Amino acid sequence: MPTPHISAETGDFAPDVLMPGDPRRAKRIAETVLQDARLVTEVRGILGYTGTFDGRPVSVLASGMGIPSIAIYATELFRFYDVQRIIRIGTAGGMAPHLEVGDVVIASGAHTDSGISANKIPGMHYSHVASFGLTAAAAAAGGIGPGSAPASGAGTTEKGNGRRRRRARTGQVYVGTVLSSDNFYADRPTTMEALVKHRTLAVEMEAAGLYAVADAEGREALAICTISDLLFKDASLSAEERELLFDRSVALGLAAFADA
Ligand SMILES: O=P(O)(O)O[C@H]1O[C@H](CO)[C@@H](O)[C@H]1O
Ligand SMILES: O=c1cc[nH]c(=O)[nH]1
Repeated sequence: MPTPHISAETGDFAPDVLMPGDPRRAKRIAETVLQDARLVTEVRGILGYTGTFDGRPVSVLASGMGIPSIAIYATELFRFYDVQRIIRIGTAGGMAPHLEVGDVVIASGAHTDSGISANKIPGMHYSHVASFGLTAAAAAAGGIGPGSAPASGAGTTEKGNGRRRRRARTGQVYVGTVLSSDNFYADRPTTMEALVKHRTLAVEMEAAGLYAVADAEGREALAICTISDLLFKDASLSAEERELLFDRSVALGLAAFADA
């Protein structure tokens, strides 16, 4: 039964869905990670596939950018396709000083400047919190257990193409809060500094909306983000590094689906 934004039929989606922002990443995950993946929707170029991983059915559907977009796709998957769990596989800008490009942030909670969910219950400041089971399983797959301290450390730098470029370490995994912002180009250093002081790790644009939709629909969600750039330092990843490290987040998401 197609919806306004998804052309798949009932039963076309698996109960577990990986959700990158970029439709090309959805295609890449389907082609390089899933087995026997078939295209199930492509309305507006938002590609969705269903296949298997280690014998378990898994789907992948892009979310587009921003909370309004991910809220549409997450609501339709949960409400009309009986999807049970969505893990956003995204990128984020590193805010905390110990983060390096290539690190992975498992977003246990999300602050937001978006009005879409913060005021959903009158008089309340809504808490945007990930599924505990998925968070714990992803953290365990990333080597984080009770009592283990988050590792910190500097990446190395090298001269590349006349530019100073920060090389990714192997990629540390952290669990903590992110900012889900409505405004990619907002210039507000004081706000960002205050968020860092309150232990916010990174900024992206969807996790809070996904968590609010999962709560409303009685389902589970998590966001796992690869740090693609640093807000307060000059740093970048090569295209190959970006894909490789992105694959790591996909692996953590698939492990969380299997183990939670
Ligand atoms: O790489 P994705 O998953 O799209 O995530 C990040 O990149 C986009 C902004 O460039 C926003 O969607 C942000 O959340
Ligand atoms: O700085 C960044 C990087 C990725 N995504 C964001 O929203 N911001």
